[in-house]
Amino acid sequence: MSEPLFGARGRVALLGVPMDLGQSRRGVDMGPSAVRYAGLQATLEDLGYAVEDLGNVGVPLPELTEAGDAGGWRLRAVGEVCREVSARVREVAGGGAFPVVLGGDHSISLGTVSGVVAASREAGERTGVIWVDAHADFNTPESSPSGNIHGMPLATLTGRGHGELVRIGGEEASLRAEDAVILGLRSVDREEQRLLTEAGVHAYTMKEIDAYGIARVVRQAIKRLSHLERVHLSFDLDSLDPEVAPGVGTPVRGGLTYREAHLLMELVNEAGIVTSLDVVEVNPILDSRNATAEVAVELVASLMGRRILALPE
Ligand SMILES: NC(=[NH2+])NCCC[C@H](N)C(=O)O
Ligand SMILES: [Mn+2]
Ligand SMILES: [Mn+2]
Repeated sequence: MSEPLFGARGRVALLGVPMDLGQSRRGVDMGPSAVRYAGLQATLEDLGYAVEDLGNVGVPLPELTEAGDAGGWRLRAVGEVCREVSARVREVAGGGAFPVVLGGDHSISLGTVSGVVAASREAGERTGVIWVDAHADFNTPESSPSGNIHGMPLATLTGRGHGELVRIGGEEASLRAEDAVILGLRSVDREEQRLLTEAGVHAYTMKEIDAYGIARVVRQAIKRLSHLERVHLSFDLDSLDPEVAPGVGTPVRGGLTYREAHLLMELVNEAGIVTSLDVVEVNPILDSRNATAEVAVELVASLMGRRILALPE
């Protein structure tokens, strides 16, 4: 077999969303730059994809806007940015390319997921989500102890949350709770836990991963979503152990090891189910020499088909 032609594996569109408005630690707006700098585009091209970088979606600066109306302003701004992200992602997915969206804090997924869902509905298909995260991000404004929107996107996508944000993708909620699985969970707020259980989102916590091994857990998660035509993978870098990925705003001890995270990505790739991706919460200010962005790029490579043994036959 000869080397794949350029783009033989398909088309990938990169979109950056330098948004830090969903939480209060500064620096996560630099995530898209850090991941690009770590070589994402070249890595994907090396795997045989035709990659187009669509640049960044514009995000207002908190310094220039916040005066007077702190909370309400942020909420509206997150809504506006996510509507724009949603429209861009819908176009990309509708055109048959694989969207890779770079955050930004996890509130950007309101845009990414609603966009891929809109495209899949146009095609008469249903989308599920694999949410890889230390957190459930299933708070509502009432349940959240912090008020931070990045702790709410998964709940919001299932129709629970701020009125301004639940309808980003249109009239209906983007997701059914049973079409989402969480992997790597180890930090859930009290009320959030109740909401999550009531909604019926299936969460695989670190306990299951420790007890049964990442491979078994990932295969089960994949099986749960196998009735769906499309699957979005939302990858929060804080799912990894902070020793592997220190550059995140809300680190939690006891996370995925480097190899567990890779095996997760490799198994998901083998299953061939994922049709879109976002990579969120990379915060270069908190990072150590861009290590977290570099790990992010390596993990994307595993998800997109990099093999340890890949000599042409
Ligand atoms: N995407 C994240 N890193 N989310 C962290 C959320 C932390 C906490 N549960 C909160 O709601 O404030
Ligand atoms: Mn998250
Ligand atoms: Mn998280």
